[in-house]
Amino acid sequence: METILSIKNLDKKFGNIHAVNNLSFDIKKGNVYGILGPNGSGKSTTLGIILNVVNKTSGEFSWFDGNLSTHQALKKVGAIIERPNFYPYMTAIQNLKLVCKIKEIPFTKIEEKLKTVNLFERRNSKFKTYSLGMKQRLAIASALLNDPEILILDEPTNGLDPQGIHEIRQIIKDIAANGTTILLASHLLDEVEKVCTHVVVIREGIKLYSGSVDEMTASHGLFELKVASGEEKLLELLSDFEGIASTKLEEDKIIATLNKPISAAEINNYLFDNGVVLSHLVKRKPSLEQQFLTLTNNK
Ligand SMILES: Nc1ncnc2c1ncn2[C@@H]1O[C@H](COP(=O)(O)OP(=O)(O)OP(=O)(O)O)[C@@H](O)[C@H]1O
Repeated sequence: METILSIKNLDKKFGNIHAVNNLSFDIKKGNVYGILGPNGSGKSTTLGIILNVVNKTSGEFSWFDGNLSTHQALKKVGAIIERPNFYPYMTAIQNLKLVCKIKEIPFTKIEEKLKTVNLFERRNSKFKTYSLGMKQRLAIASALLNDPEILILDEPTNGLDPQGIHEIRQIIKDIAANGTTILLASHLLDEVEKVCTHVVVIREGIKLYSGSVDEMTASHGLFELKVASGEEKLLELLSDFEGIASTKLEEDKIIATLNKPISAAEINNYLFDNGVVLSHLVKRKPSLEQQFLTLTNNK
């Protein structure tokens, strides 16, 4: 699979703040990557470095297998790393024409890109009349004008209402479905889980995990169990069962975390044979949030 971007041992220090600490990961064509980390973990700094607006302290990054200079490579990149800023008294079309002139690209793509972000109906409205979500969508249309190989977004849904968030996430998925590689930074676990195929988890500039979102969430999972009575016996039986790593009481349910695959039927039979009749049994995959917390707590 073609490599769009390769980052190796990237480091950035601002005085004594180690914003990016020996970070390495690759971006392959066609995937949707999330850089996930809490505020101040170095996401924006990393994006700034690869977009040549922040100087690295050390390490390497190379675009498109190093076949192009960074200047040339960035012509194939669409990025939104700041709040969208357009001329308020100009319409969407007028603003995008201006972007085309500056980037020396023909006007022919404007209509298609406005349709991609569901703004075609509002193409003749002035920018100042747009909602925040519409402004963000116009910024995405603008970043797509040159048909980039990769679209880079920093916190794409920040400040939007739930409807606006939903629209932006859907548009990102549509753009990815058309073959554009995407890299987005987010501090929102559910955003990455909903939108991305791959994730790089960072904290304090250090990579804690990189891989597919599916793999991260597909550890062996957990069971939720309830009994009408005899909770203590249930806990005791669970802790004796090989493959159950831990048990805890969460509200009125017992949560049993697995360290090997166990089916619901297997656990149900075992408990029944030992005199415990469950009133509730559900097998769950851990959410990315649980995985993320496990990862960050371990380090
Ligand atoms: N220009 C700068 N000068 C000094 N310190 C900076 C500068 N830019 C970022 N930092 C520091 O580097 C660290 C990483 O910041 P960065 O903005 O990359 O994190 P982030 O993960 O994008 O967080 P957020 O989501 O809050 O923007 C933080 O401690 C921040 O204060």
